[in-house]
Amino acid sequence: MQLSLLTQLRQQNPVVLNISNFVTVQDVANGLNAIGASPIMSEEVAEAEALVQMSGAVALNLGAFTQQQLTQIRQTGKLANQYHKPLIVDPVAIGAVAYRRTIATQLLQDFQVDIIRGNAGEIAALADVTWQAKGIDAGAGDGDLVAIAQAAAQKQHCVVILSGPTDVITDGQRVVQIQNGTPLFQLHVGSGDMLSSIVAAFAAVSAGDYFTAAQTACLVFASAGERVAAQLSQERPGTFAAQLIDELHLITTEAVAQIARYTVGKDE
Ligand SMILES: Nc1ncnc2c1ncn2[C@@H]1O[C@H](COP(=O)(O)OP(=O)(O)OP(=O)(O)O)[C@@H](O)[C@H]1O
Ligand SMILES: Cc1ncsc1CCO
Ligand SMILES: [Mg+2]
Repeated sequence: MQLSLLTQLRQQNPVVLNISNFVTVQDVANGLNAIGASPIMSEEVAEAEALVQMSGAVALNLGAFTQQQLTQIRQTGKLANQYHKPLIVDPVAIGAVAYRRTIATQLLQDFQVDIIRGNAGEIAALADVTWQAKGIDAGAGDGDLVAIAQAAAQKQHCVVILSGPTDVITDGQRVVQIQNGTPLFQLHVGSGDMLSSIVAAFAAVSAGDYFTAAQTACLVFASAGERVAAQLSQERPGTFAAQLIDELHLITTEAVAQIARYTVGKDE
């Protein structure tokens, strides 16, 4: 864990290129902006090379792509590899939709991803573990989440974040588990998308240490949500979403350190 990455992120204000889904694009842009990164979104393959070159990291969200956009996604991923930019993929709903799973599998062969961030249903699909994913949600299953995340990381040769009540971060061998968060995240569609792009922002300032970038991003994000929830007397998804943006902007490394609950290793 390296909370100084949050300070570096705010000092460096890295450009993060996002291919977002149309549902949550504004949340992702504002989440990145609030925490201290500089978001740019694009749907045009003709500008992909210029945008990748100017970016500190690239986040590809597979939430609602069309056939046409696939060309842009594939090209942007390849360019990120070519220009050695950290590449993050969010494989939305690949556990629930066979078509998406097929496409994601192909894309992950077309370029080398550095970090994959998904919920249990999505990461189980990557690891070929049976799981009852439900739409964009994690769904239900009884597998060992740490083993599933490790299997996915080993298969894809990258860092994997399996997010949920506990976030599991692994490079295939090493494991960190973060217990911070709030169930209110599940009441705001796009919490996961926001996290994936914030992971990209941390990766941009991590000098290639993607395992540390991933865990620090997860801790900061989950802590921000937890601090907001602690101030709410009722479940208010709309208020939570607005205040989460505020808190991403205001949260300090000291505040995160004060409430951080995580374990290093496989046992919680
Ligand atoms: N029950 C929970 N308790 C605490 N934190 C949670 C809980 N569920 C999710 N989170 C947190 O929510 C954030 C988003 O992760 P989540 O797994 O919900 O993504 P997702 O399923 O892809 O979401 P979405 O599809 O809405 O984008 C993470 O920071 C995670 O730690
Ligand atoms: C609801 C929804 N549908 C496709 S993407 C998305 C946002 C969550 O990723
Ligand atoms: Mg998601």
